[in-house]
Amino acid sequence: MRISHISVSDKITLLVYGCNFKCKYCFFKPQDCTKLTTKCLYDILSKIGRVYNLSRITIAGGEPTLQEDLPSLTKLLDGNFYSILSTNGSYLLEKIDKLKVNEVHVNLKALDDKKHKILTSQSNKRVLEAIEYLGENKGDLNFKVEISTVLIPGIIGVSEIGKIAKFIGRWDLPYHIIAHVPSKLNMPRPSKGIIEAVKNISKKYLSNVSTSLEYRRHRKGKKILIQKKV
Ligand SMILES: C[S@@+](CC[C@H](N)C(=O)[O-])C[C@H]1O[C@@H](n2cnc3c(N)ncnc32)[C@H](O)[C@@H]1O
Ligand code: SF4
Repeated sequence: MRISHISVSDKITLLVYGCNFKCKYCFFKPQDCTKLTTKCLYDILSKIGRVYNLSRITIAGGEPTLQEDLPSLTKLLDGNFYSILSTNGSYLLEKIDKLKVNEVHVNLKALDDKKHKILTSQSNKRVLEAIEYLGENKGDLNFKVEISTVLIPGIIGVSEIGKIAKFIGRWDLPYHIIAHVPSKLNMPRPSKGIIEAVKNISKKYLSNVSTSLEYRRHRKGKKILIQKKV
């Protein structure tokens, strides 16, 4: 597997190297790419888990579903860690039957494909297909699902998030609204008032809506760089 680094906070976050999107606002800053076998990576994660007394792991990046050996890593983690896959959704359907995770979080950047292309350089067609699959098979999945969107007032604001909530409202999937953290894109953090307004609009269509005000899904942690190359 191609790894950028590992971060430790209230959980372990594995940040894989490489992504097929080029999101204009992305705060991920990749380190050098290190290639590890899944067994070697699992041993490193287990050791970190023991040292920091942590058993939750988020697999993010970068885009984890681009890694061919993601399913075999999730099999090793299964039963030993509570694992969450954080994905842009574009290659999720190719891997979904082979994954052994506890939760899948799909981040939908925009419902409007023009906006999506401007923001990410790619169409959202495959992302929407993946969400549709998760919705249609909601009762039969052996992992929890969450859809999320980054709120960037003026770009992805009340109107776009309302449309996303209506779309995922067809299946009443849990929805998390992420407040934009200024990084590459020179746009401010949304105010508490805007976050609450967007939450209230989403609640018209969905029974389970949360925001970064209650919990930050991707928080900064202690960075651990991996030296070993195979
Ligand atoms: C860095 S991405 C990695 C996983 C996957 N590629 C994805 O997009 O979901 C993890 C999460 O961070 C979010 N994110 C990226 N840049 C952000 C920013 N500047 N502010 C807030 N959230 C951001 C993404 O939208 C995504 O939900
Ligand atoms: S898909 Fe995820 S990792 Fe890739 S550029 Fe977008 S936010 Fe960053």
